[in-house]
Amino acid sequence: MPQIDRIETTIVDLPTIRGHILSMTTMTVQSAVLVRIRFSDGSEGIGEGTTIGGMSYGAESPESIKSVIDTYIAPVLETCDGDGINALIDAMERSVKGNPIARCAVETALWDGLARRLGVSVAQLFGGPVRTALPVAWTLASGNSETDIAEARDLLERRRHNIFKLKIGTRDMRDDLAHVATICEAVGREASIRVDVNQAWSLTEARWGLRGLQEIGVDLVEQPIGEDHVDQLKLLTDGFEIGVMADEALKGPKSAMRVAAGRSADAFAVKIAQSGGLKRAAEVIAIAQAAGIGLYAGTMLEAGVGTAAALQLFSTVPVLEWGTELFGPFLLKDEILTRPLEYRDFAVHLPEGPGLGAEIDPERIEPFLRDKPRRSYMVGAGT
Ligand SMILES: O=C(O)C[C@H]1C=CC(=O)O1
Ligand SMILES: [Mn+2]
Repeated sequence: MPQIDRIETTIVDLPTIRGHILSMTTMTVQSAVLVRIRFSDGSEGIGEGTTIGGMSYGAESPESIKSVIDTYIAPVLETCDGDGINALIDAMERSVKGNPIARCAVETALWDGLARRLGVSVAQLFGGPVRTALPVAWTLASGNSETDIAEARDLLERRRHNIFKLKIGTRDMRDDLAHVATICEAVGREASIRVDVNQAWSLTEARWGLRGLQEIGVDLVEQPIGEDHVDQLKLLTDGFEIGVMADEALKGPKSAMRVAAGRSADAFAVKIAQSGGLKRAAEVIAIAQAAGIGLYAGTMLEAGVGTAAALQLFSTVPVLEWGTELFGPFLLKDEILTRPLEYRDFAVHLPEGPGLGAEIDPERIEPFLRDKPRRSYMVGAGT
C-alpha cells in the first residue's frame, strides 16, 4: 500500500503568445499551479490547477489554489493510502468545500500516480480510450477582426484547427455582431464558428444577440447569460435554433443535473477543473449522455499537464458532438512538458505512455517559477 508521503505545489507564471481578450479580462499571462505527489514506494504523480484571469473568471485564484492544497488538502491526505482514490476524493470533499480547481489538481496527480504504478494510462483507469484523436477548436480573441482572420487562415492552412470560438461580450452588441459576421464571411465555409459570451449579456441582450448570431450562421453560443440564470438559459435554448452551450453554469454533477433536468442547454462544456476533478467530470458527462445533451471538452486554458489530464478522460467518451477546445499549451509562449502534446489534422492526440503521458521539464519551467529557488536568485545576482 503506497502511502502519500508529500504533496508539493509550485506556481508558474507563463506568458501568453498574445493578449487573449475575454468578456471579463484580457490575459497576457497564465498562472498554473503544478502539483507533485510523492508516494512511499518512490512513485510520483503530477497534476495542474489553473484558472483564468486571476479572480475575474471564478472564485479561485492561483494563490488560493496553492494555499488550499498546502494548508487544507495536503495535511488530510498525507499518510493515507495512495491507491484509494475514491476515499481520497471523499476526504477532500469533506474537508474542503468549493475550490474545485484545487481538488482537481490533487486528484489528477493521484490518478497519474496510480496509473504509473500499474503501468497503464489514466484513460485505462476510466475504462480505456475509444479514440486517440480528438477534434480541437482554437479561440480567436485578439480583439481585432483582421488579426483573427489572418490567425484562422494560417491555422486552417496548417490543418491545426477548423473550429473557431470567438470571445464576445465586451463591446457594443452591434460591434460584436459585425466582428463575428466579418469572420464568418471570411472563413465560415471552411470552419465551424462558435462564440463564447462568458455570461456578459442580460436576457434581453441575449435575445437580440442570439437572433443576430443565428442569422450570421454561427453554430453555437456558449454561456450567453449569468451562470445562476438556468431558467433564462432554457428560454434561449427553446427560443432559438442556434445551439446553446452551458459552461460556467456547470460546477459538477449537482449543477449539471439541474441544467439537464430542465434541458436548459443543448450542449455541455465539461471542464475537469470546474467539475471538481476527473471523477466528477465523468459524472457530468454521464448526466449529459442520459439527458441527450451534446458534449464538448472545455478548458481552463491549462498548460500541458491539465490538458493531458482532460485528454485522458475525454478519449474515453464515445460521442463528443462538439469536439474539444483542449488547445491550452498553444496559448503559451513556452512549452513546459518534456514531450509536447501532438496537434495535427485538426485534432489533438492522446499522449502515449503511463499515467497522463506527460512529464514536466524542470529546465523549461525554471524561468517561470514564481518563487525561485535560492540558487536561481544567486545566479541572477551574478554570485
Ligand atoms: O470557455 C471559457 O470560458 C474559457 C476559455 C476556453 C477557451 C478560451 O479561450 O477561454
Ligand atoms: Mn466558456
